[in-house]
Amino acid sequence: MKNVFKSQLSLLRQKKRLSQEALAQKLYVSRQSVSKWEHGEAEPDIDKLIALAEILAVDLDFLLSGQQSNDDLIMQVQKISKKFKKTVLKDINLSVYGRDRIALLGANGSGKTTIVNTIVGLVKPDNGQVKRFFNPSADLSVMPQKNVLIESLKVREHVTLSTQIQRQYSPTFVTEMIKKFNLNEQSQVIISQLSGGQRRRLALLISLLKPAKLLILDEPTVGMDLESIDFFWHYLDHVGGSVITITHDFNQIDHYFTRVVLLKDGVIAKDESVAAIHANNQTIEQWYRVNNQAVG
Ligand SMILES: Nc1ncnc2c1ncn2[C@@H]1O[C@H](COP(=O)(O)OP(=O)(O)OP(=O)(O)O)[C@@H](O)[C@H]1O
Repeated sequence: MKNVFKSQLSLLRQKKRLSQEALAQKLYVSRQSVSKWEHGEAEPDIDKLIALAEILAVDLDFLLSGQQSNDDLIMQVQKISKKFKKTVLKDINLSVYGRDRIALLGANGSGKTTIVNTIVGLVKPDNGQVKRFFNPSADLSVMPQKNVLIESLKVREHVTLSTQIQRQYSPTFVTEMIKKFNLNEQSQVIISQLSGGQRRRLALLISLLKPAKLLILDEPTVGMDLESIDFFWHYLDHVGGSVITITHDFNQIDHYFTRVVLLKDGVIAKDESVAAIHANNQTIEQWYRVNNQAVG
């Protein structure tokens, strides 16, 4: 347990933005104790473990092993295959649990968007099935790779329309969201006149209007400036539910994700917890470089 636990603790503590000192105070232990746990030099007793799981808002199993239990399963991709001109996906299995933050990785053309489109229902698999333990029309939000914005609307009109469709409409909410996503100055601008980064921010805003059990984002930060990228990852950290994100933004995966899934040659070559990778003293980028070359 020790190896994964120590990284899992450090990862979850940082995600909660707690210092070692602040966590120690909550547990009535010294900062040194927390430091020792995170370095694998000591382990907390069971009472402290239970308290830790509560403070970090995770199951004990997840805290100890980085693995989630089947009770928490929200979706299962079962033996999915898909062929276009050539086979893109071969017998893919993927289980998604509540609170999962999955980074879906793989080279260009490895099939990441195809998996996501299969989950969403935009691509029909040749074989296999997707089992969703939630209501897709209410609990699934998607930000696709390609913009699906209505070009002739103004920004505020589009947000208003989307909130009305999703039964979330109130003028104050629309104003707040536009402000939060830093689109105030563009509120009355026609969408066809927005920059690429502004469009991505608007698409993201729309995908985050309703609380979803599963949020799927396909390369969300492409074309965004640094400030918007920081804003995005920070915002994502506060979203409830599970998240699957296709991203090449390696600097951020270490901080914001709990799981990485590597797609290679049509199969899931690796599916690992970020904590387990950190326990091996690897960053996700190092792990990706090794595995994307070596496996297959
Ligand atoms: N509708 C389609 N018709 C024909 N071929 C397709 C279709 N959609 C995807 N493909 C092919 O399937 C393969 C995987 O595409 P996909 O978009 O899933 O990859 P990806 O991993 O998301 O790539 P990228 O990182 O470049 O976005 C590619 O060779 C692509 O050309």
